[in-house]
Amino acid sequence: MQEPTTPAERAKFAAARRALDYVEPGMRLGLGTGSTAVFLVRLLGERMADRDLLCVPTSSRTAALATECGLNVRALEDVDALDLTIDGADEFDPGLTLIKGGGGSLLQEKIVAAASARMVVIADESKAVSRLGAFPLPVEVVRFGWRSTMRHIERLLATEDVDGRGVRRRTAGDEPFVTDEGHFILDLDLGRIGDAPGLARRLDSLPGVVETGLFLGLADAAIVGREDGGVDFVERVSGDRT
Ligand SMILES: O=C(CO)[C@H](O)[C@H](O)COP(=O)(O)O
Repeated sequence: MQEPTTPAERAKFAAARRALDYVEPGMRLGLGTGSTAVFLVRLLGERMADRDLLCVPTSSRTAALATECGLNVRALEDVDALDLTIDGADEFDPGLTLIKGGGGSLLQEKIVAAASARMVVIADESKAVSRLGAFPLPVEVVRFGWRSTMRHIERLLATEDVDGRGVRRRTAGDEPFVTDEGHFILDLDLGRIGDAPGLARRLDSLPGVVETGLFLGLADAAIVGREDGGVDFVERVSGDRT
């Protein structure tokens, strides 16, 4: 496997490598999406492909990579439940509420995490924040009437406890970004999110919204890679998985 070269890559690699300690033979494992998850999938392929793992990817990109790495890949529909999901994050706060979806796979990532007995986040130090919101919040919306959905979101944000209220449709080059499930993503420039559970609930209630990138009560622990190659751990202290 190509060795990490930049300090940020070293930190992501360190987190991914330590996550292997959580993987046991015979596990049914959810595989995340993003550059940190790429390190995880490659490491799993190199070191654990022979351990009878059953791997459920959270995106077409991760599925292709996991197959290339020799892992036993299955669709979530073909697996009753998962033991563990290991995935990256764009931000996480001390209570392990996450912002995810920077890579555009938040819908599958949330479904897979919710089907798992445990979710462990792997991330570099830059993802740890005291308050969520500096990273734009991704919201997956159906394509039909997306401008109308965007206006509903803008109206909702006018009364939310946030610092910014910009909403833009994500693009890939000159084209709109389209998710694996054929939806658009709207990125919300909020700056600060004062009430993550309330905002998630209110966004979820809008017609046209499929899912938000706010992950509440899903992550059990985070492995935070440092640039010196070490890791720190954050555990969720209380609260049931939702
Ligand atoms: O949510 C995600 C993809 O939808 C990723 O996990 C998130 O964007 C983190 O990515 P990276 O590991 O590249 O920093």
